Amino acid sequence: MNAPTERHSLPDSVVIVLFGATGDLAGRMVLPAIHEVHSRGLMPAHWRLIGCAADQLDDEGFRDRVAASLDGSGTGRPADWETVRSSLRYCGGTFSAEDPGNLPRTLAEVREELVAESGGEPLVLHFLAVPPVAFTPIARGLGAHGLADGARVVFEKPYGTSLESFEELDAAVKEVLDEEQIFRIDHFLGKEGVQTIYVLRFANQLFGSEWSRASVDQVQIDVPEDLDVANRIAFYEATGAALDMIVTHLFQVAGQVAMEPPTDLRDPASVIAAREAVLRAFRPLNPVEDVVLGQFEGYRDIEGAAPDSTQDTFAAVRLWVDTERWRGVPFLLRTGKRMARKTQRITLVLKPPFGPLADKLDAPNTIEICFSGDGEIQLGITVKTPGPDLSYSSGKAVLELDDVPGGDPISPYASLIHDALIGDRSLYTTAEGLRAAFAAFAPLQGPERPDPVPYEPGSWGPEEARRLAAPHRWMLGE
Ligand SMILES: NC(=O)C1=CN([C@@H]2O[C@H](COP(=O)(O)OP(=O)(O)OC[C@H]3O[C@@H](n4cnc5c(N)ncnc54)[C@H](OP(=O)(O)O)[C@@H]3O)[C@@H](O)[C@H]2O)C=CC1
Ligand SMILES: O=C1O[C@H](COP(=O)(O)O)[C@@H](O)[C@H](O)[C@H]1O
Repeated sequence: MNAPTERHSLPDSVVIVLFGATGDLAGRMVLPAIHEVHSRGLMPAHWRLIGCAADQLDDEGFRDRVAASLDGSGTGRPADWETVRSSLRYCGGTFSAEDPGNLPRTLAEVREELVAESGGEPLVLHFLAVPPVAFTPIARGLGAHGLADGARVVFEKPYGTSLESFEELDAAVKEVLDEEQIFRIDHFLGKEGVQTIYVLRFANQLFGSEWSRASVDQVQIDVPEDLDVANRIAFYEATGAALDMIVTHLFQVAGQVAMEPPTDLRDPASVIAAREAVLRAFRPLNPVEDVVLGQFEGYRDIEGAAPDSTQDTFAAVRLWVDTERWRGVPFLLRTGKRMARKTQRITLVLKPPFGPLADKLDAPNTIEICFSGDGEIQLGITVKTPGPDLSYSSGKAVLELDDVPGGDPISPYASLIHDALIGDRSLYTTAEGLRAAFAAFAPLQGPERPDPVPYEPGSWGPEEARRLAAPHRWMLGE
């Protein structure tokens, strides 16, 4: 999240049109994030939110639902709830190119109110928290009814499920919107721990000087989850772990780790260019040598799963980044459901030292960035074991980001929504970047895709994945 700059500043007023306002994502993530942006004073002075979905609710019915979502999400309602409540409107029914329903009228009314309050035209931010099949019809509807002009549009993931479907979707969306109007969300890029990578690296010679193949043996980006998939089985049967997590989230995190220094961290174009350049350097995956897929035992017994399903619930891949900085350094990405624990961590495993202690140490030095929750930096170092003898102990030096003086961690969705409000796309994926990510992932969607290996629920996944991390091991566990 960048601070507003001259080029990126908060508008005086905004209308957020939330498509999919009655859905799970809207209730659990988007509405609480809008509350957070508002409560932190990061919203424009004058704002309204129009919820859209098929259900025929009136404004009061929608306001009650938002209250219930906020209560249920743990954030509670904002201190000025009665004012916020009156900023919420609802527009039920259909919306498409053929049938605009009530949205143009509702939006015109709200616009008029905001012009009267603030004296200027409001920004219109459409947020598409809807299934991907609705992206194109809604985009076409926005175009057909004149609701796209000057607007910004946030698209949820997945924005495409293959290189081909991505190209098809993007071409349809671009008939209506320019790239600068499109905000493709990947909430991993909004996490505090992921955003801190730049600063850790570029503000500290200690890290910046080590950030290359000269010092790094391998990079691990590890996102095990203990979650089940029973409540999302239809989505999971259609998607699987690799497509759900690797191509979208973990490739983008790898891009943040591997990019060359942007010329200006406050200039989104320069940050985006650096990330896109490194994504283009991702070598297409080799499914035979560099990928292990897994499926937890019992998955096929879940109601809704095919009895012979070959869907993956675990994926470990070895990615090669063909830049001079990272030549020969494997980027190991791992994720899965029903694994031993839930955490999210980047580990740079450093080469062993030269000199008298070469070959004498049990554990490599590590630079670790934990990006779950508020984020944490850990350094794996070796010291003399305190005592009379000369022996060595490995330990961790830890900095929790919420302990940083003046720090007040922001949630990923709130951070990204604020960026969309100020027009900063640095932490949003671009067409060029996603195209490169899908191209690198494509071999895993072809005939060489390996069959998933069974693994025990509560474990670290199939043992086969160990070979990818050799000569080291998966640092979180295996
Ligand atoms: N839930 C989550 O944790 C996450 C979800 N996402 C993404 O967010 C998006 C929404 O997911 P989620 O909220 O879980 O889904 P839900 O099924 O819970 O909600 C979908 C919402 O979209 C509306 N909707 C459904 N079909 C259409 C359509 N064809 N046209 C217009 N509106 C439609 C629904 O209302 P109605 O049908 O009544 O109009 C509902 O309000 C998806 O793209 C998903 O991949 C991403 C990350 C996490
Ligand atoms: O997008 C997704 O992300 C979640 C993990 O999100 P987080 O907020 O816990 O970091 C993942 O469980 C889900 O499968 C995926 O669709």
